[in-house]
Amino acid sequence: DESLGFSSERGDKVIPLSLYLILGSQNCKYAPEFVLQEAIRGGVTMFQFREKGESALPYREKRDLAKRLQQICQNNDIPFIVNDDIELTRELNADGIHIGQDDRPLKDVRAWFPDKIVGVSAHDVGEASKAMREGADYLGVGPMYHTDTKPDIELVKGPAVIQAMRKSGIQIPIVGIGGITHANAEAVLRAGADGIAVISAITKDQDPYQAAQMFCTDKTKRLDNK
Ligand SMILES: Nc1nc(C(F)(F)F)ncc1COP(=O)(O)OP(=O)(O)O
Ligand SMILES: [Mg+2]
Repeated sequence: DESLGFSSERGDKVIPLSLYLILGSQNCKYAPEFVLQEAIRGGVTMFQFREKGESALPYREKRDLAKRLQQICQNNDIPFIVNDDIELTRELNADGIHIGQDDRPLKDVRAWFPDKIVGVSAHDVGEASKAMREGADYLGVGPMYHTDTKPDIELVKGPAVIQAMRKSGIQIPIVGIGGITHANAEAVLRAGADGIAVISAITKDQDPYQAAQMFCTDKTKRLDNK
């Protein structure tokens, strides 16, 4: 969405994937608004609203929470992405949507949202190249490590799957996801990811500002001695 400056001069979108926070009310130790605000202050560059699972809020509360979180993102010029939910994406005019292999097909989603950021989950090279061919703006690749956040996770792949994707010519932005912590984030970036997506490492921390900040300082430290 040009008005928010995500399009580079070449006209394609600039997608700030380096520290991508994902959360819903069910992931948070404190109020989601507080966690998001603090995590942005700590260096989060992109946000996905993911309200999912048996304790997920009913639609009206989900929408109202999404609006409050979207406002925080807009105040900080951070892209606001919705997980799965086509209707919510449209109702809020979100900056983008993230879909998995079992959600609506990318072709349909792209037809509905030609100018929004559309992210796709990919677990292997085949899924990644199909999504790239069909016009995904970025790939969420994982699970990198074991996670308790998503009960229906696929087999843990490790960062090597990102290396394989890069080797096979996947050029579009990739963010690693799944059990990423301060201790194991480096391997994901070294494998060729443009950023890391986190839920619990920030939402379950007693200091979300500190938790976000540690990912950023770690990263810059690593880039210095790369
Ligand atoms: N939500 C996600 N966000 C990302 C992102 F790239 F944004 F980091 N990557 C992967 C997923 C997982 O997406 P999906 O496989 O549909 O499962 P769920 O809908 O339960 O999240
Ligand atoms: Mg999904």
